[in-house]
Formats: sequence, C-alpha cells, structure tokens
Amino acid sequence: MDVDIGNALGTTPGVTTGVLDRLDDRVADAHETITDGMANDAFGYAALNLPETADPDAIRSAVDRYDDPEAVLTVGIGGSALGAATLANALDSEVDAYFLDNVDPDQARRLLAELPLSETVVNVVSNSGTTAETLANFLVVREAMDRADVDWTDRTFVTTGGEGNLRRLAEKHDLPALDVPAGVPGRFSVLSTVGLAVAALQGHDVEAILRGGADGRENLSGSLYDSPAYAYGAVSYALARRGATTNAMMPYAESLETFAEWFAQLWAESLGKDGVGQTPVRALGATDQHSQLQLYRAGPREKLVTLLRPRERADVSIPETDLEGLSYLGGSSLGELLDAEFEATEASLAAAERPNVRIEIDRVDERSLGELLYGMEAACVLYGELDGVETFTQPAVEWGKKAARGLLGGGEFEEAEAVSDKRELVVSGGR
Ligand SMILES: O=P(O)(O)OC[C@H]1O[C@H](O)[C@H](O)[C@@H](O)[C@@H]1O
Repeated sequence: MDVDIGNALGTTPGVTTGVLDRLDDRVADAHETITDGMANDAFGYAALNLPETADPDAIRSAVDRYDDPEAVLTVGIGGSALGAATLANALDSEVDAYFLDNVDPDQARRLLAELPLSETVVNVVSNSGTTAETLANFLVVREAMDRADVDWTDRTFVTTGGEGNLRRLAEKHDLPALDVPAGVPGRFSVLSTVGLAVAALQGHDVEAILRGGADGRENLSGSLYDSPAYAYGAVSYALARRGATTNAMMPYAESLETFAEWFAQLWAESLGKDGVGQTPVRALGATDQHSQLQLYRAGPREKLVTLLRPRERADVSIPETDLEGLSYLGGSSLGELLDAEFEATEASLAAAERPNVRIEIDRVDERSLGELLYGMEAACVLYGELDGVETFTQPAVEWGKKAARGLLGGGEFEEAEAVSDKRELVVSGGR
C-alpha cells in the first residue's frame, strides 16, 4: 500500500512540510505507546497483533463441517458485520454472502424470502453477545428456518466474545462457537474470527489476508515518512486540527464500496470524542464525481478527500466507434477511463487547493485487502494517540443502546425519562 500525501500539504493553512516534520516527533512517541500496547496485548492494541495471533486453521476447521453451502448469512451489526462484508463484497466467490444487520422488517422479510434456507449457513456474530438488533434478527431467522423445516441447530454457528446471551444460547443448543479474541474491539476485528470465518466459508485465502496484515504491521515505524499507515493517520489528524473535519473516503472500485462503510465506523467511533474527530463520508469514484465532487471542490473548505484505487484490475475494452465526438474512447478501456477520472479528480481538487490523499493498493485481492484494512486500523490508532482520545471505546453509542432497551422494557435506564421527555415540533402535511 502506498500513501501519497503531497496534495494535502500547502492546501490547508498551517499544514506544511515543516509542520509535519515537527509532528513526526510526536509520531515517534505515539509509535512507542502503540508498540508497548501491542507487546502487552492491551485492550484495543491487541487488534494490531491479529496478523500473528489469528489462527486460520481453527477458523477453517470450524466452518469446514458445512459441506458446499450455497450461501452464508451473517447476523450481526457494526463491527460484527462490516469487516466480513468488506471482504465478501470485494472478492468473488461461488458462495453468496448475505448480511442482516439492520432491524428493518421489510429488509428481513425480503432477505428471508430470497435465501435458500436449507443450503445456507448462519453465522451469528456479536462481540458483546448482547446487541438487541442481532439477537432479535437471529430469533426471526431461527423461526423462518423452523417454518421451512430446516434444523437451524445444524446450520448455525456463533462468533462471540465474553459470556453474553449469545454464548448462553450457543451452549444451550450445543452450537459451534468461535471466540472473538480478548482485547479486540468490534471495529478492529476484521482480521479475527469475526471477519475471517465468512471469508473461509467463501473459499478465500485467509492466510493471504493475514499475510497482507503482517506486511502492514512490518511497515509501522517511528516516522510517518517510513510508514504509509502513519503518514495517512498523521496527515488526517493535522488537517482535522486545522479545519478539515470531514474525510470523504472515495474508492475508485465498486468492489471497495463497502470498505468505505467499514472505514466510516472505524473513523467515527474511534475518533469522535471529547468534541474532536473527523466525520467520515462515503463516496464512490467515478459515480460521485457526478454527484458530490462539485461540493468537494467548491463547497466549504472543511474536507479531506481520500482517493483510493487498485493499481491493477481486470479490464474491459471499449469498442471502436465512428460516432462523431466519441472516437477518443474507442480502443481504450473502462479501467483506463476510470484511472483518467481518478487522476482528473485529484488534479482538479489540487488546482482548487483542496486537500486530498492518494492511497494505492496493488489489486483487489486477499493480500492487498489485508494490508489496506490493517493500515487503516493503524492509521486510526495513531490519529487517536495524537489527538489524545480513547480510541477503543464508544461511550456515546452505549447511551442509545441502553435507552432503546429501556424503552422496550428490557432493563432499567435512569435517563429513560429524558428519552420520553423529548421535545416535539411536528409539522404535518399531505392530508
Ligand atoms: O459485536 P457487538 O457487541 O454486537 O456490537 C456491535 C456494534 O455495537 C455497537 O453499536 C458498538 O458501538 C459497535 O462498535 C459494535 O460494533
């Protein structure tokens, strides 16, 4: 993975080479904190050891019992779905991967009608084992399997940490259970059982994913100039501190669209604390050139645009045409056109002095994805150290979770009155 931060310098007042040179001393200190945390397998930092500590054989032997499934359905949300979905949507497989994360009844009904339930493996994933959306969705899936006369206990395994409700459910029904390793928060768990079990079921090269992560780990060093991940983390931090409080992640590859979703959770939940942070926005090149780019180039100057692309891809040539004005396309390819669009966007942002960073991976394959995912996690951890926030917790999310449970009668929540006391200002229409 290469990260080019050249177009981020000089665009935002105060973000210059000199500023980065000075920041590099703090990067060295932060790197020391990070490596200490990793050496002690401390909470959160343990995730950066996953390329070495994950056990692909154990993952494979847990899923090998399912012979030739047509599909795998992951029931999980947030960090328990987005990593696996990123890999599944980036890599081709004959085993279809589905994700039930939201508790939208229409979505659940549609998905259950579409799934070949008797040929589907169900993977229920919750790090805490207590997330209401996941447990509710699983109860719905389980009932659908009963109705279809499918023995759900034969086709379901769970992935969980700790001793939550999901663990108890697995024990009660004797379901196979994979552990989420201790000290690994959900949004940093893609290189563990959480992200890799689905990849193994889909026949992907799990070792290569971890090899990519290991390459990313080897690239961490005490200087941002020697470490692509730290270069990205440090420049994003420097820009956010000086006003670029939005980060538009814009992959130029449909297969990486879910990666931008995974990145959004990583960046938002890890760094949005104590009144600081950088709001992640999901974009897709070239599609969003025709939708969002106007704003990125000419709107408020509070944005960093991260342009991401694979250096190589299988291409499709554009047929020759004698249509007037279109001959320049003939003989070229869709990949060449996409690359030209990428470079044009980069140049157009730079010409308007809008900060942008280029990230390139070799290609969309297991190794490069492992390296990219690891690199963004390390970038995020470094950013969190520089900004002095608690990268690995998400207390603000917990409030809403407890309030929802309280409203359903699922537990005491002392601030519940605040929930029912909400202000109303309803403007109705259409009668
Ligand atoms: O894996 P679970 O414990 O079910 O958690 C799923 C998600 O729940 C919460 O919303 C947290 O903020 C997320 O970080 C987490 O990924």
